[in-house]
Amino acid sequence: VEVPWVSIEMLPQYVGKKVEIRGWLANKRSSGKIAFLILRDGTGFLQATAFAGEHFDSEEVKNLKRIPLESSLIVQGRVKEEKRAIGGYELELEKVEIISEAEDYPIQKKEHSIEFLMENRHLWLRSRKQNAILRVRNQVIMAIHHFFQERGFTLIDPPILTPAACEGTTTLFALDYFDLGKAYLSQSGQLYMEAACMAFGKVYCLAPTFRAEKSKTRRHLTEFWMVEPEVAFYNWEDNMELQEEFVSFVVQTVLEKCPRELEVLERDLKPLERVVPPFPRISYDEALRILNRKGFRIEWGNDFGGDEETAISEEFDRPVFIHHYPKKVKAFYMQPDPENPELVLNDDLIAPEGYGEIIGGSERIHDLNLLKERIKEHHLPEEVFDWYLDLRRFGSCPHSGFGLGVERTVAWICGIHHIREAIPFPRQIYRLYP
Ligand SMILES: NC(=O)C[C@H]([NH3+])C(=O)NS(=O)(=O)OC[C@H]1O[C@@H](n2cnc3c(N)ncnc32)[C@H](O)[C@@H]1O
Ligand SMILES: [Mg+2]
Repeated sequence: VEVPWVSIEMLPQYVGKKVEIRGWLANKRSSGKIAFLILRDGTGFLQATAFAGEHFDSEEVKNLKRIPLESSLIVQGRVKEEKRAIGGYELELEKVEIISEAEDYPIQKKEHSIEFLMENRHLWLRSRKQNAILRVRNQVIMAIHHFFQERGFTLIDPPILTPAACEGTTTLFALDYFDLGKAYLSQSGQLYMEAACMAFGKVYCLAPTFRAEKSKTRRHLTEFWMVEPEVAFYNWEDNMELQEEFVSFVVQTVLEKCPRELEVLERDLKPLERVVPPFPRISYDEALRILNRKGFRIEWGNDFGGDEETAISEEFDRPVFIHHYPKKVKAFYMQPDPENPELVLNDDLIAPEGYGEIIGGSERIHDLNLLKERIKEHHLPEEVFDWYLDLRRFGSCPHSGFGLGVERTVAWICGIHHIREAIPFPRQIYRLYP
């Protein structure tokens, strides 16, 4: 009789039945005559036991204990519930086939230095916690697509090789581009989403973006993923409503789909359960008042750093919008406040628990001459923005959008300290390997 090859996460459906598992030896222990093998197959971890008797003699059980960690195996056995075992199930082994015996696996001890683990990121991915984080990332990305597809947004893929800056010229990665001079790795797909929203109404992209960040902080990567929706005829308030609905959907979806992963991460779920609309909204000026009351001394017109964002977020029990920043600390494309042109109609969304800014968004300048003026003020080369100015020559309209950083969002939802664990192969100022 064919023994079904099943995944570890599907075992609850096979209690009492004989199944085949294909995976790797993640850990092992023995007590007396019993070999306890901890298997993993990418979907979960499983305790498999072998003892001398019907299926193995005592020499074979001894040999099972000698299998090197991370050897690849195909095993068969009968599934039983075992509350004390990892994952709550156990496989009573009947057959073990070694596919490839591993060399001495480098990640053995419980505590390795982060530098060592990052050098071995291609192997560290296999560990239980890293598996849990990236399975949460998977669900975040699926939730992003589900949310926007359900609401009639069209996925438009932006170019990665671009002719100009979007978010300032100090964090550009430049490369030589044939006879055309310099190309820049995309800092943001936004400008292309603005073109697309004039063609499709409401669009989004989910793509890698690049910032030559010299700062080595727990919130910055040099390559990160961003989801960037853009909606024609939306103003800055419509934009914030879309953001709070979107972020709430993503968080609630992860709570529903990833209970096991969040348990592995020992995540306190209460702060995430409070992530439902509406989110509090404060202006930059109100944020300054909070900071001054908490002992920070920040001059009006300065931007907020991580410490300030954390201090502000501690006043609220869910993500908080800060809107109407001073024009001088924000990007060239942001629509000025009609009541006070020193301010712009933007928002940053600050996540709770010290995770800081996860979204930057704004209403965009839709007037051709004003945008030309801003491009000049920011000393940007007008000729490479001519296509972008065309969007104001042909059927311009108020439009708004935002960018959510995937890694910062995953780090916040998982409750992990550094975003380098929220992306499979992190890139930072001193890391380009593996
Ligand atoms: N379509 C738009 O309106 C997006 C806009 N052009 C933009 O790029 N805004 S942002 O620079 O605040 O970046 C947006 C988010 O992108 C994330 N971000 C921004 N920079 C980083 C770095 N270096 N590492 C990781 N994550 C980063 C962070 O969550 C920010 O809130
Ligand atoms: Mg920002």
